[in-house]
Amino acid sequence: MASGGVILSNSFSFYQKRIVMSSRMQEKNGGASIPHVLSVAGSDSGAGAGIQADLKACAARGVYCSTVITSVTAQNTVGVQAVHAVPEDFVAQQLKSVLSDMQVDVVKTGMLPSVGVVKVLLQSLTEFSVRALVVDPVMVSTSGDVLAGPSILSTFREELLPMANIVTPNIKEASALLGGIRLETVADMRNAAELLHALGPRNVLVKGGDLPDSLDAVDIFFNGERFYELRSSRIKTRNTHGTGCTLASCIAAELAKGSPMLTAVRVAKRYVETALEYSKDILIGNGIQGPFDHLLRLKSGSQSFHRKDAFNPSDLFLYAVTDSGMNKKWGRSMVDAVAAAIQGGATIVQLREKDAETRDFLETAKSCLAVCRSHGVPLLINDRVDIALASDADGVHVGQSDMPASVARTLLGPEKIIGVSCKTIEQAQQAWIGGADYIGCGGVYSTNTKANNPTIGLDGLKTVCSASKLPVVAIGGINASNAGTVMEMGLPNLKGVAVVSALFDRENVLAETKKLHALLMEASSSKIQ
Ligand SMILES: Nc1ncnc2c1ncn2[C@@H]1O[C@H](COP(=O)(O)OP(=O)(O)OP(=O)(O)O)[C@@H](O)[C@H]1O
Ligand SMILES: Cc1ncc(CO)c(N)n1
Ligand SMILES: [Mg+2]
Repeated sequence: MASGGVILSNSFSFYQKRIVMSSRMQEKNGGASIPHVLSVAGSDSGAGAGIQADLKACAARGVYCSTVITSVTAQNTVGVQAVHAVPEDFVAQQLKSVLSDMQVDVVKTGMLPSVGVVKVLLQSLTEFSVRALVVDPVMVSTSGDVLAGPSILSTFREELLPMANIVTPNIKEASALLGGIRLETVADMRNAAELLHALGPRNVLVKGGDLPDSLDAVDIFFNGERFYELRSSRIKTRNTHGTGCTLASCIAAELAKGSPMLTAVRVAKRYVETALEYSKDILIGNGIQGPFDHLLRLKSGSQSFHRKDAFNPSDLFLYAVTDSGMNKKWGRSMVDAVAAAIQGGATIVQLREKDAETRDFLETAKSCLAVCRSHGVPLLINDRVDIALASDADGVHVGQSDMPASVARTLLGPEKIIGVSCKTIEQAQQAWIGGADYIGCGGVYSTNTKANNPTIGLDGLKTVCSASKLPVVAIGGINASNAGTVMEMGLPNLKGVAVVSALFDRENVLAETKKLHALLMEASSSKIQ
């Protein structure tokens, strides 16, 4: 084995060192050490593979990733149109900038386009010690374009592989590294793993993504003692560009967190499978092999894109709060009730399910969301942040005994809508501090839907409105006979009324909503005059 700064003999010593290091850093900086992967790889302009995949994979796994760019490719889903190698001394400069300043746990290599770049890297690894080296011996893209020529093979074999804690060739790369042997079956892959191991890397993973005629996606892991056949389902998708880079980065990320090698590989394989499954239908580019979504967000992201982007306070104008009991009583489904309310003019919908089973609630939320999205009406979930997250609803409404707004905000992120029920100035201030978007203020009048809920009347509503910068929706016993009075108070941040029974404890939801909408329009236009 060549000497160098790469040490990862077993996970125990790795862990011990991390702990020592992190307590040392804490002494110095007063902060915890962050697991850190350095990716030494090429740029893919299409951002499915290369450095871009590495950054996304590490971000998805919660690990910091710094980058040394070895080459810039003009690449898309069709293929690689051009390659521009970064000068070797500039690669050296980047390595020095990162390694002299930051505590890198694991180095992961991708495209290393020349013997000179490999030498520069090996030199850096002797100067700066890291805990592990993950080598993805990138040579040919799936589109068949050459990313590192055959002249590199001997340097890979003789100098880079012996330094590696793991090497992760695909079938073509394993074959090239072994002088062009045939690799067509799982048995061939085992054989290749053993031969590659003899070149010096501590572990070998021969990836079978491109194995012809295999129903599963089979990879062979060999640690010098045992073979492991790692299988996952083979996802039927065109979006597999960058799976190799992602797998290697995820292995590096898990090692940086302190996982043993086999665990890191298993986690990485599962992660790739999950991301491919999630992304199987997304469409980016016109070529044969598309990128996938490392952060599992693009599908819901594109849906959210269609709703009005940020929260618009005027959405509170006619706020429909559902009640499954009432809808059952009148013999209609929740989705039908929501559709009728929206058709009648409801500007926002809140799903309020006090007794539903979680699974049923989630299904209802998804169905209602589809209706709401198709009309550009936001859907909020009462109380249940988990249901809001799982259904990708537009936000939640929480009461004083539910999850605090600040915690809901942390869980839901900056873009979701959060409303809080408030009766007092203090509660309104707390909602503002916690990151709420609006206040539901009431009960203004008494109501059947909330037992033992003291009313605050129009005075209480006025007090809360005047004390808060947040938009307010009035709630509690509001119906066609009193909605006008509420709105005509002319409170500038009172944006609308929230209603339950006045819409849903009625035979004709559509007609009732229309009636209330017309009345609110009239009340607010008289306010303007
Ligand atoms: N359709 C698929 N379904 C599930 N897993 C897959 C699929 N295709 C590839 N994989 C897995 O993804 C990982 C990467 O393997 P692959 O053989 O595709 O690497 P690669 O050719 O280096 O990828 P690339 O060059 O596109 O980055 C392996 O764990 C493999 O089993
Ligand atoms: C830059 C770059 N690195 C690696 C691969 C292998 O997928 C690629 N296609 N492009
Ligand atoms: Mg690859």
